[in-house]
This record gives sequence, C-alpha cells and structure tokens, in this order.
Amino acid sequence: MADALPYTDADPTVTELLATHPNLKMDGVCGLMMDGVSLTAIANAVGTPTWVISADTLRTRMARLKNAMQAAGLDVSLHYAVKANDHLAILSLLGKEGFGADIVSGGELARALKAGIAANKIVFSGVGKSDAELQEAIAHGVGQINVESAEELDIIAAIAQKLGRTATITLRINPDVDAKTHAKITTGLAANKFGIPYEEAASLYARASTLPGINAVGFATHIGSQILSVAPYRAAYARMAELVQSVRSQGLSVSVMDCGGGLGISYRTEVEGQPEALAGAMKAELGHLGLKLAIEPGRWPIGPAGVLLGQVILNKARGAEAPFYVLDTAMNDLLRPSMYDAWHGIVPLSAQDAATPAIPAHVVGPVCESGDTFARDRLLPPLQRGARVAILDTGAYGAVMSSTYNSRPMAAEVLIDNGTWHSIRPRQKRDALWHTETVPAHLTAGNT
Ligand SMILES: Cc1ncc(COP(=O)(O)O)c(C=O)c1O
Ligand SMILES: N[C@@H](CCCC[NH3+])C(=O)O
Repeated sequence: MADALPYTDADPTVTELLATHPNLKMDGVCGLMMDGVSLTAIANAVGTPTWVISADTLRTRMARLKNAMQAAGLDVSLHYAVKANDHLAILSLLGKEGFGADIVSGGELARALKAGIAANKIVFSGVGKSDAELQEAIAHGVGQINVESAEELDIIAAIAQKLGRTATITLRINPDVDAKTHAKITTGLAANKFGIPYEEAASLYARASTLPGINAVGFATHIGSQILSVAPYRAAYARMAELVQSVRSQGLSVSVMDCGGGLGISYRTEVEGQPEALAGAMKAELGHLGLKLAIEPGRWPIGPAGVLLGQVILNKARGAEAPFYVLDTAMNDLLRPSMYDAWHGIVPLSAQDAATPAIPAHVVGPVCESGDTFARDRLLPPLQRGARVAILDTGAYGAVMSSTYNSRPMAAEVLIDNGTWHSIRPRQKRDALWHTETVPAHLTAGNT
C-alpha cells in the first residue's frame, strides 16, 4: 500500500475497469458477464434497477483476508461488518464459512442470529447502543461488546448484573489518528464522536476490571473507512500497543485487540488496500504482545462483489453541452455519489455500446434533487433510451443505504453463486410503499 492517495485525474476506460474487476468480463455476444452469467439476462428477467452480488467474489476476498492474517502468523478472528451489506443470504453465506459478525444495532444482531451466526462470534460495536439493544445482546451472550464511553460502561455493568450475566467487553479507544480518508467516514480523530479518548483509556480500563458484571478483556480501535494507506493503521496500532503495555504494567490483564475494519477498495484508479499489508502492520505493532486479534472488514470483502444494474430512461441532449443520461436508478438506491461525491465505474451491458467511441456525459437519476447525479463529465459511449449499464463496486454501502424517497420502490436483489443466479429480494411492490401507514378515519376519502 502506498502512503499517498494514488488518485489521478484520468478516468479509467471500460477495459481498464474490467481489468481490475476479475468477476466481470465483456462477451462479444452476451455483453457484460459476472461470474459467467449474463447481466443482460438478469435484467431481462427481473428488470432494473437490480443489485447483483457475486458470492464467489465475497468468498474469495474473505479467504484472502484470512490467509493474509494466517501467513503473517497472527491469531486473528474475522468479524464481517454487517452494516456493509446485511442481506440474510450474505450473512448466511459468511456464517457457513465460519466467520463472525460485527454489528451496530439490535436489528443487525437479529439478522446475524437469524442467519445462523453464533452469538459468541458476534461483536457489538456502535457509538450509541440503547438499553434494550444492550439487554438483548447480553441475554443472547454476544462474544464481545466494544464500549464507547465511560457512561456506557456503567450502563452495561448495571444491565449485566440485573440479568445475572457477565458482559465481556473491550474499550473502543479513539487513538486520534488521521485515517486520510473522506471526512465523513473518518472515525479515529479526537474530534469524531467515536471511542474513548486515548488519555482516559488506562484509568477507565482499570475501573472496568473491577466492575461487577464486566469481564474486561482488552481494547478495540477503528479509525475510519476506505483507508488506502497502511501508515494510519500502523500509527493507531502503535498507540494501542503502548496502551496495552502501560495497562499491563499496572498488573491488569489484556488479552484481546480488535483492530477494526476500514480497508479501502479501488473505485476509480486507486490501488486497493492490501490485506497482506494490513496484516504486516498488525504484526509489526501488535505481534509481540501475545494478543488475540480481530478485524471487522466490511467494504473490502463485499464492495467489489456487487453491481447495480440500471437502464437509460432518457438521453437528454443539450446541443454542444454534455448530455444527461437519465437512468431508472437513483440516489434512493445508491446514495454514495450524492453523499460523498463518490466515484463509481459505469459500464454498458451491451458489448456494442461498450465499443462505441466515448463522449463526455452526465449520468443522473430521476429523483427531484440535482444531487441525484452518479457521474459528471464521464467519458461514456452515447447511450440511447433502453441501454443498460452496470454501476460498479456497489456491494458495500449500496442496498443497505437505500430508501424509498420519491416513492420509489426498493430495487430487486440477485445473488450469483457458482454460475447460477438466484433472486434474493423481489422488487418492492408499489402498495408495500404504504402498507404500514394508517390514515385517521376523519381524513379518509369521502369524509368531509
Ligand atoms: C466499528 C466499525 N467496524 C467496522 C467497520 C467496517 O468498515 P469498512 O466497511 O470500512 O471495513 C465500521 C465502519 O466504518 C465500523 O464503524
Ligand atoms: N457508508 C459509508 C461508509 C461508512 C462506514 C461505516 N462506519 C460509505 O459508503 O462509504
């Protein structure tokens, strides 16, 4: 991993994008294929917008993370960050492979348990856990709760005692390290809401070690997301190592270090974060301490496993200006471009379209917001009404961040596993948009 963000201004071509996405191939006849399955065939069968996830990609990337840790000689448990993509099929797949889960809410706890992930393989993170969520987690016997504040520690101790249980905890420490990522997804700076201030960590750990209802086993840190450089990880882990040593010198026992998630992927021309480099940083800074380590990857394993299929509703020409390609998918489906100005590759499904010389265009959705823009001045072939595209790297923080804004139903979801595709969520029906809403009797139609 390079230590400077390796962005360039030049956008990758379709050929370059396909070269960095081994699960995608352009077939001269069938068009864009994922794991040997025609994405056009899927769009024909279920319509658009549709999320498509490659199970093989997810398995391969989780295996690479695991192997990287093992090759470094580290004892590391992998807890997939459920927030990245919480579909039951995904969690079931990961549960079957023996992975644990990192959760941040009662909803994610329920999903992970429903998918068959054992409670003792679940880590409960999250800056604000309600009493009800903590009770549920402790009653189910989750493996570890990452405590975010002194206040929360006392709340957990009280709930555990009331339930007659002992809660195994780590303290999540804010190491005040800049992860050099987007400001909205950096979490390890003192100004961020996450974690316990580094300076308070040792004394709070000493207190936690004496609290009834609490089994304090160590520390956790998570400095942000889409991290491309290894340097911030090393800086954070070095600080955590110092903390472990200082706490141990007080005679306290520390056996666990949860190293968080955050490894970044290549959306545009970035060099993606390398699991082997992450393992190297963990080994260099923490390897000598005899700790049981954990990581919580979300984006890295599943981001590149997914695409979002959309169709051009209109090619809105504007004379000499770049045209607007208005898709049938929008910011209510994929929020990342509107929220973070995120860059996602856009590839036509038709080989013929993909081979046509590109012109600059703006790719937008139909939602009534100018921010509903997937790409500005993107070099793309002229795309006519009805042309279909795949928006790349949408497996993480895609479907999970969707809404029904503008009364747009939730998109369909498909999983490709071992060369066969499965519908894993039908497109939401129109009347499901309001099926939980009630209208007071005096407002119903016909009432004057
Ligand atoms: C505590 C915690 N762990 C893990 C993750 C997963 O991060 P990522 O998807 O970047 O790997 C997050 C999200 O940033 C998080 O807040
Ligand atoms: N939602 C963010 C990542 C947040 C990570 C969770 N702490 C994204 O799409 O990049």
